[in-house]
Amino acid sequence: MARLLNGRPLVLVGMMGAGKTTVGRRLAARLGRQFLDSDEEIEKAAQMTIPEMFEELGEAEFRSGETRVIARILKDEDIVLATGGGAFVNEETRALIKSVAVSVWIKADFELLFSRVSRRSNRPLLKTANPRQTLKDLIEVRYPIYGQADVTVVSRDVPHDTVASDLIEAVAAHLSSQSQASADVR
Ligand SMILES: Nc1ncnc2c1ncn2[C@@H]1O[C@H](COP(=O)(O)OP(=O)(O)O)[C@@H](O)[C@H]1O
Ligand SMILES: O=C(O)C1=C[C@@H](OP(=O)(O)O)[C@@H](O)[C@H](O)C1
Ligand SMILES: [Mg+2]
Repeated sequence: MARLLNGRPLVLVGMMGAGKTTVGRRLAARLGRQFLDSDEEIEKAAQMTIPEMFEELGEAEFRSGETRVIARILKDEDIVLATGGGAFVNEETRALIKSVAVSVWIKADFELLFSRVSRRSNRPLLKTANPRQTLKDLIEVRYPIYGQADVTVVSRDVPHDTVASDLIEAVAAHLSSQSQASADVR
């Protein structure tokens, strides 16, 4: 796997609650890579929490910070990056991720996502009159975009470590089929 990745960052994308942060941390430990979370890096850079950023600066300012932070992080090799759910939706960020990294969509269905995100109130996009409908609307817009990731892994309701194993298996299969295809044309 390390040879096939050849230093390229592994970038996790997908909806809030999919498990990008928790699975990403496990995955990095198992691959012996550094783990970074774009939300954490934005919070460090801005010296405020994400809900505070949305409240005080607005979503547009958060998004431009997110694009800058991800561009900086992706200068590093051998990392696992968990993005925030909106990052890959941004065309510029998506193009950058696609050009330098191997991207993985952690796909989860609505009920699983909603059960996870409704436990905490740290996702400002869901502070609406009808968070279920808001999450459904976001899924509808974003799923086709997440589908542009190199690899899709369906998150089941199993422990983080099992999702990390599924992910390693799916990425390894993708990379070896790619390297086989490039050997065939040589
Ligand atoms: N495989 C899993 N099994 C049980 N709980 C999970 C799993 N993956 C994530 N969670 C829980 O769901 C919530 C959201 O996970 P998180 O990693 O923050 O998602 P994301 O970064 O994609 O928004 C957290 O409370 C986390 O502990
Ligand atoms: O989906 C989104 O647009 C967002 C997802 C959050 O990250 P997680 O996906 O890690 O929850 C965070 O970046 C912010 O609240 C916006
Ligand atoms: Mg996260």
